[in-house]
Amino acid sequence: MKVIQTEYSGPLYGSVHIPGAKNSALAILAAACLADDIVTLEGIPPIDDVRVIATIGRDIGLDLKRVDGRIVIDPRWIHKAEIDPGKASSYRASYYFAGALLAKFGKVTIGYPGGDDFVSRPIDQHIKMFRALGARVNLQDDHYVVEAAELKGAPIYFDTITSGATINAMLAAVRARGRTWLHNAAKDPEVVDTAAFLNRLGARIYGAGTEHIRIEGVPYLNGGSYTIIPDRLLAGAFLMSAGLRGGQVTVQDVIPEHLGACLAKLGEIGLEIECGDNEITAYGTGALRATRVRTGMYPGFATDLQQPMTALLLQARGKSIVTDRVYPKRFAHVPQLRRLGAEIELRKESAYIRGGVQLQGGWVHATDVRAGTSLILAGLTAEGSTYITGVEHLERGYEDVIGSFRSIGAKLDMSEIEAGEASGQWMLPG
Ligand SMILES: CC(=O)N[C@H]1[C@@H](OP(=O)(O)OP(=O)(O)OC[C@H]2O[C@@H](n3ccc(=O)[nH]c3=O)[C@H](O)[C@@H]2O)O[C@H](CO)[C@@H](O)[C@@H]1O
Ligand SMILES: C=C(OP(=O)(O)O)C(=O)O
Repeated sequence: MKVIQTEYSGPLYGSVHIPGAKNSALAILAAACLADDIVTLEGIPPIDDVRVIATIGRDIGLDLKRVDGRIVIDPRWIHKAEIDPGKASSYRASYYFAGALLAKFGKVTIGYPGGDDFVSRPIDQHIKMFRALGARVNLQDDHYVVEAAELKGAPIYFDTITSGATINAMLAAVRARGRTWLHNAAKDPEVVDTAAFLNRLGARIYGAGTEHIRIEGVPYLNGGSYTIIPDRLLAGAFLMSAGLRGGQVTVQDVIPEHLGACLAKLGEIGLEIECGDNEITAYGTGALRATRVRTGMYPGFATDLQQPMTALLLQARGKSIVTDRVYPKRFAHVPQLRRLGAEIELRKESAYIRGGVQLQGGWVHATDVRAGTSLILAGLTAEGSTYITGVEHLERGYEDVIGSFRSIGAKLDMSEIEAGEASGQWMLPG
């Protein structure tokens, strides 16, 4: 079993290259199934979720290989649209295979999406969207079946703003007959990226990045090359690390506009931010100010940055409140931070933080990707050693989390231990 060990680290200094965005990569790899020729993708990070997609690809005849850092995909030999339920449930974005394979195959059998556990992650808007386009959705115990002899464009209104269902609707509608409107669509950069990729292949998607997206169905899609956007969520977490002890961290190869809310909030609590064309530097200038953060769908403050922000606000003397309206139960990191001595109370959809308390090392468990980042940031400020288990969650989304943090001077390492070695630690008071 893997364990990350962190040690108290002083101010962090240095630059980190930001790889391609996990959430774009997962959408665009599935979207490539819609093409009728070879697709080459640049910037796809070598993370565990991508490795699962490669094994799904092998099962269905999607030829996918890494050549000189690029992913080359040949979708012409896909021979079935039945996705192994276990594989589909081992990550979140498997639902994109339903949207991407439906127009070509008329029937997709697939397991329910997995991914990070925030207690409730409904897919009702995906189902509503499929039905609006003329498909039947049949929900079984461990899988569901989406079926349509022909997909027909339609107006679709999302009852809530969802990036997943917006992307999935674009995938399903791009080869449907006629026009589809998506109203109350998500505006996330990953939505825009997926639309730009599909348009590169000859799709006709208009308005991505606004709340109304129009899709004119096309009968086929060409092959082509595309570079995905950098990971704004990784970038945000590294910028936050500059505030822990007053350092200076530059994230390179990013699109600063994608981080608007995060940068504004870091400025509010006392970091200085300098943006170049494709890099951002955060300067920790001393004491941090406590604040109030409310997550929202893009361009709001990202829910995926809520956990690292909570760890940073432990360093801001005074009371901070972090509210997650997107996933009101996304607080599994809080009991773990408490094990390190953090004073945080949970009430409804909010964490009430009393910052400025010195953390002490201990054993903690990462329950999901961003909870893991939060625990690393906290561990770097704790006295003594902190041991983080649940590393597999981090590896779903991070390529080289240890190397990247080390390159800015953080003291941390990863090792293998016997499972029994960790289990005794959970008997300690939480
Ligand atoms: C693989 C991927 O891209 N994951 C991201 C994606 O997840 P995911 O695509 O699952 O999240 P959504 O954008 O769909 O969810 C946004 C909100 O809509 C709600 N909702 C969603 C779908 C649905 O059918 N019904 C419904 O009510 C959700 O409960 C949530 O409150 O966006 C989340 C919100 O930015 C991020 O935290 C995840 O990192
Ligand atoms: C929630 C996340 O991932 P997923 O949607 O893949 O579970 C995340 O990346 O923070």
